[in-house]
Amino acid sequence: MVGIAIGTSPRIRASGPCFSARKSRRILSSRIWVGGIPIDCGRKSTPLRCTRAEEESTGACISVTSTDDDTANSIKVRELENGNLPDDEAAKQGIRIRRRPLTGPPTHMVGPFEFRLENEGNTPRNILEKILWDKDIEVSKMKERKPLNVLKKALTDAPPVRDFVGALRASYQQTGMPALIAEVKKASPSRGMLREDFDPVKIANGYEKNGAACLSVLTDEKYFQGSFENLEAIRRAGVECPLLCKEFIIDAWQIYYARSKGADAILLIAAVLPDLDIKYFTKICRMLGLAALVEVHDEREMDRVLGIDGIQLIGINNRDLETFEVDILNTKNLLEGKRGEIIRQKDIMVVGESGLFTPNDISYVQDAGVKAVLVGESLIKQDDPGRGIAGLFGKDISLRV
Ligand SMILES: O=C(O)c1ccccc1NCC(=O)[C@H](O)[C@H](O)COP(=O)(O)O
Repeated sequence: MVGIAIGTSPRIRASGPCFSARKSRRILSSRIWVGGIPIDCGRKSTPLRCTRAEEESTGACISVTSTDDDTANSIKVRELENGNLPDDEAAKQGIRIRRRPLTGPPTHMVGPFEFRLENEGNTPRNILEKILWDKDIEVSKMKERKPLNVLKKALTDAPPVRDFVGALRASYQQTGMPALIAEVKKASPSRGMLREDFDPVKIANGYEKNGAACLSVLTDEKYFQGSFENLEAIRRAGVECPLLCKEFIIDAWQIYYARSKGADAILLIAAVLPDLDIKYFTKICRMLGLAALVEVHDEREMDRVLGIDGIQLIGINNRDLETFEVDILNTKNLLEGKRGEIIRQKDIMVVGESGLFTPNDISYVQDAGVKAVLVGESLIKQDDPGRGIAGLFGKDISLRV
């Protein structure tokens, strides 16, 4: 179902790319962007005739969400009825990352020619923005190939969900050390290739055998050389650890897709998602029985997430995803004082993420208050990543014989 909210705000923006031009040449595309939301509205290379585009001129505020989850959808619609556009909401919450180019896709194909009108609006400001703009296009294509109603049917064949948070809590209780989410990570934008000789199932088995409570599997292909096939293969191989689908989630459809591939948890990045999306996506997770790891990097994001009801798992990323700077002090800073108190009161489990290399690093974040850690690079680069776990923790944390 498609939900359309029509309010009364005169602030609708029609920012293209109904046409984009170089040297006054007119180029037509099939999408119009309303308040940062693309609305498909015409055939390629045909002058745009779009009912919704016409509605724009009336000053109506239009927002479109494509899900058939009526309850969650109605929340989203209701909250946008105050006349605020989604982009305005994001800006108010301090979100700098733009989910897609202001003026539509940065390039336009016309026959054999690619046209590009460069300006501040259609050039990503940093790698995270670039990843998201590419993801937006990728997800649109995937949704066309497998619409939500088809995907939902596939869920009946998905393996049962495993208790991600439960596995972390159990491991922490049994070992007295932060529970480990070990990451199956071949490459990354900040470090390039991490491991040429990459067998995801072998690595996953090694992590499980050596005490990982859960696994994180990168599924982004372009920037991390991951894949949903890896996630599926690990699950099919009989690995028992619950699996986090490490993906850039910007659309509810991706949550259903992750579940259909065997995910038990997904990642939601607060630097990218406004509160409304976090609420909506966590609601879908609850419906599907998935855990949501909500990732923050600074005080503002932490405060936003602490203000949302029902969050069970917060990840503090020590890596700034815009600059790639890594500083494990970040975990300590965000857990000090009032924030730490609220986290304890709400019994939220905190995961320390990124830049953890030594037993001292693990003790440091544990003393700061984390009960779980998410580790990629320092393990994956070892000759035997599974056996690297004992080195990282300074002792064998394996619970399984
Ligand atoms: O790792 C990156 O370069 C990166 C770049 C842009 C967005 C996300 C990125 N990484 C995701 C993560 O946060 C890490 O994979 C995860 O926390 C493990 O970090 P590490 O142990 O430092 O590999």
